[in-house]
Amino acid sequence: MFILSSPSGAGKTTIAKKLLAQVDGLGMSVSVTTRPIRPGEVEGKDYHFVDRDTFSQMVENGEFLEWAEVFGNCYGTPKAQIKAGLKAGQDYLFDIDWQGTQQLYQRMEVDVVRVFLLPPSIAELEDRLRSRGTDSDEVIRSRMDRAKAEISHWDGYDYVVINDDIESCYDSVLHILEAERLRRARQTGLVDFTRKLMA
Ligand SMILES: Nc1nc2c(ncn2[C@@H]2O[C@H](COP(=O)(O)OP(=O)(O)O)[C@@H](O)[C@H]2O)c(=O)[nH]1
Ligand SMILES: Nc1ncnc2c1ncn2[C@@H]1O[C@H](COP(=O)(O)OP(=O)(O)O)[C@@H](O)[C@H]1O
Repeated sequence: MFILSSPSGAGKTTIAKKLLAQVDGLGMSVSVTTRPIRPGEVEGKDYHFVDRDTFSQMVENGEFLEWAEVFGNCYGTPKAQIKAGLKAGQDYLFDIDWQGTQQLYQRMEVDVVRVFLLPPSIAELEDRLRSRGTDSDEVIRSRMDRAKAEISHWDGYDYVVINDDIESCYDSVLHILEAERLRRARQTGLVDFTRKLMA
């Protein structure tokens, strides 16, 4: 469970899309949200877009592995798909906030890797939010107001990567994923493999 978090605009989605395009055996955890769809987003790919009543019903039915209210909208990780995929040996990429990260870590610590992306500066963060062109001035202002509060949770993560140049940021995140996959406890089949070597 490879988690990417950052203040809005710091580059999570960009890095996530590059990882999904280039890394084998990595699926995206597609969240459910009450946030309105943005230009260019696709239902079922970027998010499952639902209304608040549906979201509340899903919470009541215990359908989320974690959920949180972020920037006045609700976001949640559907449980069923993730549990089944993990059981089948699939790795998952999560783009979730610090609240969701805490919930997943408390529940599934050994399977969780937490990566926090930081912008090179607050000014650059705002420039990127504006250049993305997906949010109104009012939404950008409200997200910038919360950026410092989001950033304050950086010390709850295993890795911190400053997203200055996108290619070097991507390389760093990819190397973290590759190294975490090679941790002895995460590799399956080593006992048989080493037993054969030592036979
Ligand atoms: N806890 C939690 N946070 C989520 C989930 N999906 C997205 N988020 C977070 O909600 C925040 C807003 O996401 P979004 O509206 O896509 O804006 P963005 O950060 O500008 O891409 C970001 O911090 C996301 O990481 C989820 O399923 N659970
Ligand atoms: N290192 C970077 N340099 C310049 N622009 C970037 C960089 N990383 C991301 N961006 C741009 O900044 C905007 C926000 O990135 P995005 O991935 O949507 O952030 P998040 O998902 O964290 O909100 C996008 O337009 C993206 O193309």
